[in-house]
Parts: sequence; C-alpha cells; structure tokens
Amino acid sequence: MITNYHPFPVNDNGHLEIGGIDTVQLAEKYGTPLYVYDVSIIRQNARDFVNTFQNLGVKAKVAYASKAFSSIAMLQVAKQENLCLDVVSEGELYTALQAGFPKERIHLHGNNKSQEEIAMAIENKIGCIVVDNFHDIKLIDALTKQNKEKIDVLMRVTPGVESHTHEYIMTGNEDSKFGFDLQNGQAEEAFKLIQNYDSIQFKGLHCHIGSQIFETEGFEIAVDMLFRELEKWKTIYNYTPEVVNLGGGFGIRYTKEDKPLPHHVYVEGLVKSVEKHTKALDMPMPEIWIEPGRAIVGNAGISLYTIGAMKDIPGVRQYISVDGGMTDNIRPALYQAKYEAVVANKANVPVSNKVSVAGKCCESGDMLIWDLDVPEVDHGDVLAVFSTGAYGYSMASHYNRIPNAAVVFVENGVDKLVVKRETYEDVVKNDLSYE
Ligand SMILES: Cc1ncc(COP(=O)(O)O)c(C=O)c1O
Ligand SMILES: N[C@@H](CCCC[NH3+])C(=O)O
Repeated sequence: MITNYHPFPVNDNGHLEIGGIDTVQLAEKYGTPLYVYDVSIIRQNARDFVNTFQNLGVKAKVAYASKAFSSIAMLQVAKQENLCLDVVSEGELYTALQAGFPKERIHLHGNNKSQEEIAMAIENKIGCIVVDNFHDIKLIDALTKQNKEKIDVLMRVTPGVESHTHEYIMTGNEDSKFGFDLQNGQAEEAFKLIQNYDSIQFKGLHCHIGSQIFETEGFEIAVDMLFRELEKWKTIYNYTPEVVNLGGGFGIRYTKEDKPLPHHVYVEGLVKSVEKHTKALDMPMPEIWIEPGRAIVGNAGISLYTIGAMKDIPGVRQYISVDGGMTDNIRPALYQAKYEAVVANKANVPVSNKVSVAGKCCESGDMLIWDLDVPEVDHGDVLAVFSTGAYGYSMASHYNRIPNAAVVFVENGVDKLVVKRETYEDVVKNDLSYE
C-alpha cells in the first residue's frame, strides 16, 4: 500500500497496482501517457455523498460536475450510481445524451449560455437550467413562450464568500463573472423578473463558492448569506424555496499538505446549516442539491508516463522528462498544483534521489512535479502520478500538436479502454489545405 490516501497496493513484482491490475502492464498494453481510473473508487465517492443524505433523511440530489472528467463511459458510471449531472456547455450536454444519461437528471450551467445551448436543453427536456444572468432569463423566455410545459430554473447567486483556495478557482466572491449578486440587489431584481414568466418554474437558489475547499466554514457562511436573502423574500413575497443548491468544491488530497474532510462531514455541515435557518424562519426544509466534481473522480485517477531524457545540473537539480506534461495535466502550470508520484516499476525500492519531473512541451513552465523523492531512475521507467482524475483529461490541450492520451477504466481486476488515444490523423483532421 503506498499510503492511506493513495490506496494502491504494490504486487510481488514490486509494481504499483490499480484496481487489481499491474500499472506497468497497463503502460505496456495501452502506451503512455495514460489516464487510469479505478471505477470502484468513483463509485465509493458517489455513494458516500448519496448515502449521507439518505441516512440523514434529507431529500437531495447529488449532481456530478462533469467538467471534472466527461466521457461517455464516465457518465454511464454516474448514471449507474444514480447521480444527477451538471453540464456547462453543449459539448458536455451532447456527451451526456450520447451516454444515455437520463435527461431529467441533467442540469445546465454556464455564465454565457448560447441560444443554441438553451434551445438544446429545452428541446431535450433536461431537468433544470441554472440561470446565471439576465441574458439567460431573456433567452429562456424567448424560447419557451410557446411551450405548455414549464422549465425548472434555479438562480445562481454570488454570496460574497471568499473561499480559501487558489484565486483562479474561487467563484463565490462578489467580484466574480458568475451569478447574480446578492449584495447589490441584482438577485432580487432577477427573482421579480422571473415571476412574470409563465414558462419558468422557479425552484430556488444556487451558489458555488469555489473549488478544492478543506473546511465547512465557507459553505456555512454561504448558506447564511442565501438565507438572509430568502428571509427577505419570505417576508416581502411570501416565497419559500423548493431547492437550495450549494454547488461543489469539496477538496481532495493531492499531497500530504492537503487535509480534506471525509465526504460525509461536508454533507452533514451543509444539512445542519440549512436546517438551522429553516427552523429559525419556520420554513419547510428544501431539497439540498450539491455538485461535486473533483471529489467524485479526483483520487480515483492516476496518470502513467514513461521516463525519457534526464538532465543533471550538479548542485542545482536533476530533471527527468516524461512523455506527457501540460498537455494532459495543465494544473501545475495553471495553479501551481502539487502532486505525489511513484516509479511504478520500482514501487518498493527505497528512495535515494530528488528529481523534478518535466513535461515534454516547449515551455519552461511545463513542469509536473518539483522535488520528488525517487529511487535510482532509468529511461523507460514508468512514473505514476496520483490524484489526476479531475481536470486532467478534461483540460487537455494539443499544444505542440501532441495527441490526447487514452483513458482506461479498471475495476475488480478487469481493464477496459474507454477513450482511445488520439492519432496524428486526429490532430490534423480539421486542417484544410491552402495549396
Ligand atoms: C457551478 C459549479 N459546480 C460544481 C463545480 C465542481 O467543483 P469541484 O470539482 O471542485 O467539486 C464547479 C467548479 O468549480 C462549478 O463551477
Ligand atoms: N479546473 C479547476 C477548478 C475549476 C473548477 C470549475 N469551476 C481545477 O483544476 O482545479
């Protein structure tokens, strides 16, 4: 076992295993770089959230934020686990439809939804649209005027909470591109506007304060802010929400510095805060919806690379380069994100060296890990980076015309290719000649 948090055993050959399969064999069979997910961990994460609500007897929806990792196979697993689905674009919605995801369990987000996106959502009768701005409301009204059936809508608001996370992944603060502002009266204005539209069924409020959050305090403050507004709406408009959606953002462990709470603790914190307010205001308990992305897939995924060139700068550092990098994991370059890793074919060999792991892109910032402890490494060794299941594949790019890596699912000793590795033909497939 590597650690409690990276629950991947080492087999008799000294190789790291995932889901009962030797990672070195996976690297040989499918090539590298390779994303590998242990599906049983995805299922366990989903069940932790769903079961906690059930055990507390609270009506809830757990929507998987598919931006973290969207593919047909992944959305089929989400469907099997009875999750709902958060999509933020036509592409994510299209993937969900291709996966046969139940349409009524899909929720559409986005701070700049196009007319086509909203039309696609309405035509497919998805479960709900989360309106983010006045433009959304106008588009929905224009597209649903003739409809007999109402479309369920939540309103995303920015509660003015600054979560303790990287600036780029903080979203619930006042100066944010997302949602209606609670403080300056925008949310109330939107609420009044929506009441005029017969085709819109207003279900309640949504907020998302940020991502990779390790405490419940930020969520509790957000709930306080929502209910401060809801108290006003109850008094003035006699309104009580059917749904309160508190978004995602539940943190995971990338390195030993990260101390996430168990999933049930986040859920219990949210439920307690909402209960406190509904009791005080004598309101019925609304359904609580959440949207975890990273906490469903993050720790279930690892990335396998082959080690190639090495550069030793005596007294400075030793670089080892791998056959992927910022094209399959932009997070270190974008957020200075940190990861842990092991040499998968030498998983039991004591560490003796410090190296820094470089990607292969023509960019000095293309570094995956600084100062990693490893045993003696050779060209051809396989490096396994942990906790790469969220925002890796989904944020991949073709920089330097590098094809996207493949994705393999493993579960109970069986491996299955679920996203094919791109070919060079794929890379040039939309290029047209100018000759
Ligand atoms: C509206 C919304 N919901 C859910 C998520 C998922 O966040 P996470 O992957 O941190 O759970 C995000 C991304 O931060 C988001 O913007
Ligand atoms: N993509 C980001 C987080 C943003 C999530 C979406 N609002 C990450 O890798 O951490």
